[in-house]
Amino acid sequence: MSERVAVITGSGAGLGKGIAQRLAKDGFKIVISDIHEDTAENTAKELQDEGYEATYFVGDVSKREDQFDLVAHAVDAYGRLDVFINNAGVEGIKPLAQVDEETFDKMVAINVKGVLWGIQAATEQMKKQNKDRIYKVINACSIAGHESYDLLGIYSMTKHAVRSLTQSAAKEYAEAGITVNAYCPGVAGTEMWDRIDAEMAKYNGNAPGETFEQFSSSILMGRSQEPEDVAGLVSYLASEDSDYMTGQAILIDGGMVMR
Ligand SMILES: NC(=O)C1=CN([C@@H]2O[C@H](COP(=O)(O)OP(=O)(O)OC[C@H]3O[C@@H](n4cnc5c(N)ncnc54)[C@H](O)[C@@H]3O)[C@@H](O)[C@H]2O)C=CC1
Ligand SMILES: CC(=O)C(C)=O
Repeated sequence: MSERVAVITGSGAGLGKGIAQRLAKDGFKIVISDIHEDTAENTAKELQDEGYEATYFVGDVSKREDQFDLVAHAVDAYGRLDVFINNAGVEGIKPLAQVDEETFDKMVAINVKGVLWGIQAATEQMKKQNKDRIYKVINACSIAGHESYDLLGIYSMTKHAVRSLTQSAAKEYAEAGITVNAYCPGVAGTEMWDRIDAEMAKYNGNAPGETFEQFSSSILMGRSQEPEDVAGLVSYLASEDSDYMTGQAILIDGGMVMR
């Protein structure tokens, strides 16, 4: 098979970094993208030091222009785009009664508009290519895209929107030979969950780590998840093995939410 190129947003750290490491092992040339230059550069360098082809781009997914510039960077670097992963996302912890406009707008800008701009930028490039394979857009959803949580109301709303966009995009882009799917993690001990744990404690009075433990205790597989758990599913969604799948938002949560 000829070379394949994958772009992963928010891949300087957390789940996105784990996904980038897995796709590099799978043989993809990797474009790391993040709003933070230091982590983006470090992750790309780590991959290069391990002998993989990787480059990085600094951008904010909520800015439409940045998403198009990211795709242009990938094409400049490697000549094509096969897989685009809308991984970047942010959390927000507040009871609905206290949600202010700034918080609401930020969550929607990054988690929803960011995904839409990513879909637009990626598919524009993919449509120009020669259809030598099925191209893939893969979005980060969540258990919160299937089940809505208290204190995570606006976050849950944005992840439901990601699931909806995944379905609409699958319908619009199938004809162009592009599949659109989503992965829905549960509870992973990334920096995102460190922040969720600290913020929720302000409302539920839990000790540090207790909220994370409470969420994790309902996981059938008996542990919180690692980036590798999520990366395994994304590897499948990025591969030819999933060519016949589109419009799905697949739970990878160790058995928390069943749909
Ligand atoms: N950690 C978890 O338990 C779960 C995470 N998810 C989703 O998975 C995705 C990744 O989550 P984590 O790795 O845990 O998050 P994280 O907060 O640990 O890492 C996110 C990365 O995205 C980058 N980023 C943030 N805003 C950005 C922006 N505007 N533009 C570009 N990059 C930006 C950050 O700099 C960071 O490197 C998110 O979409 C999140 O909602 C879904 C379910 C559970
Ligand atoms: C962070 C997240 O997606 C949760 C709590 O499901």
